[in-house]
Amino acid sequence: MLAIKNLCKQFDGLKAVNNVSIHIEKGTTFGLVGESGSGKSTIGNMIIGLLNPTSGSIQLEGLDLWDSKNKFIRPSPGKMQIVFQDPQSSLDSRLSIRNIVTEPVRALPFKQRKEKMSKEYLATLMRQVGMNEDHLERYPHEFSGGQRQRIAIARAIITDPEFIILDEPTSALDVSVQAQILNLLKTLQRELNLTYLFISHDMSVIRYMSDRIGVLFHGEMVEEGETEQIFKFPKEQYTKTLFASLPQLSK
Ligand SMILES: Nc1ncnc2c1ncn2[C@@H]1O[C@H](COP(=O)(O)OP(=O)(O)OP(=O)(O)O)[C@@H](O)[C@H]1O
Repeated sequence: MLAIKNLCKQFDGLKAVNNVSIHIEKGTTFGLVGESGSGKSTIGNMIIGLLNPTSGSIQLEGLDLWDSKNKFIRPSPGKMQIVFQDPQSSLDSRLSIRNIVTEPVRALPFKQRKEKMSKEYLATLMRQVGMNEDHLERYPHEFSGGQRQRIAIARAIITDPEFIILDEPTSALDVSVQAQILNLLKTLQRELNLTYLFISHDMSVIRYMSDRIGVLFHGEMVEEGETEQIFKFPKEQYTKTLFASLPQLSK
């Protein structure tokens, strides 16, 4: 689904992302973990077209997202979506939930747009994320952080995406609410055959969510592989250090 090869991003003298390669199979979750400043968001931003790579390639289903002139080639409308960390600031407080959730639909062809705006479709969509139809007429400030993240997820899945970047989607939430959102994301992945790139600095969240993980350190992928393999037998000293700084995990 997503293939990143030898990706680099340099800011002046700083190698924020250095020769990173990632392969994500359809229907799976790849967890990208690393401390603050390790380059996680920079990679996410190059995938969604906000930052151009210094070198390397990113392919979505075999198609390059950056052309030879380093221009971003937008994938077909809605195919790729992103959910950000902070549902407080990522939802426009002046817009009703209906307007927020249906905003990405504007990019879709007319027939799909009509279907997605229908009462029946929106009621089903809201239920799918654990909300209900009545919530559509309300505004973001009327909801809790967890509910706002459910709304952000509804906005992400309304276009029938195949690939979603989840950029610290639960980091701003209480632990009990975190678990609910993580389980919702897992259920949706199963039901909709979604592929996730899950960005987090939280090792226990990454372990719970990911089939494979990559550990970033100063822009470099120091370790990459099947999640349980890395958790049980970390090879790199840096990965061991990350684990050592964690409270004891139970899984
Ligand atoms: N637009 C920019 N201009 C200059 N330097 C940048 C820019 N964006 C990021 N950086 C630098 O690149 C490095 C990687 O940053 P990035 O935000 O990707 O890390 P991160 O792992 O996502 O961190 P966090 O978990 O705090 O979001 C950092 O040293 C950061 O200061």
